[in-house]
Amino acid sequence: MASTLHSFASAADLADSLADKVADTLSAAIAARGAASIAVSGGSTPKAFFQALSMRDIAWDKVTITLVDERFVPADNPRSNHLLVDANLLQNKAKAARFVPLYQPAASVEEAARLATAKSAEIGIPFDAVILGMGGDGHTASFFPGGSNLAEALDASTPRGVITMEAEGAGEPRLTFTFSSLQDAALLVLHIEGEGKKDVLAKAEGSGEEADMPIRAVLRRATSPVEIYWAP
Ligand SMILES: O=C1O[C@H](COP(=O)(O)O)[C@@H](O)[C@H](O)[C@H]1O
Repeated sequence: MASTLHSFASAADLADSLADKVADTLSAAIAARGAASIAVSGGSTPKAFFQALSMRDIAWDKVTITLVDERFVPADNPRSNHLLVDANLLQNKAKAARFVPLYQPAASVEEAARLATAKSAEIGIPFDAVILGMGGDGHTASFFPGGSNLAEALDASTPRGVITMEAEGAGEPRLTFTFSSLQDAALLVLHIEGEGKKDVLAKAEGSGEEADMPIRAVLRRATSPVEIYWAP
């Protein structure tokens, strides 16, 4: 499916424009079905966007928010994506939203993935909005090059749900929605910032193996168009 690049003069402009686009998408879903769902990324990039979105005037009590991926750490760990969402998105008007975490206090990351799959089974079929990020190594969600479950995660026939991922560049074991869970969102966004990420994107858009730069799976095979939001 095709991708479209939306370039902005500043990260603040991008955050505002993306918040407007997501708010419109969620409001349209609420008008049509009475509920809306969004899966967001962690990392350093989405903070300003989260803050802008949290102030948008939508029926947040009808919105379910989850993460595209998470570290196997509790929500009070500074590296938790849940903590980032708590501090920046589940604020202001968005405080009324329901949040479904991927981290579960289980004995193993595999058990946590099973629990997260069960708890998220009712949302996101498909998601109304999915906001992906991308690392400098070409990973997205927790689809890491060399990841322990990368082939399964990227296989379009792997069912919707959450699986585990371990990789050298990942730090802690990870929980991640599969490619099949994310690729058909009504609004599928890749949010990246900086010249370095633009170069990584250009490389990913070239030829090469998906396993070397897993973002290629999204750029090449997502059934929804990929809206790329970029600012310097
Ligand atoms: O590990 C992760 O990194 C990516 C990209 O993060 P960034 O700090 O370069 O913006 C992120 O999309 C993913 O959700 C996160 O778990």
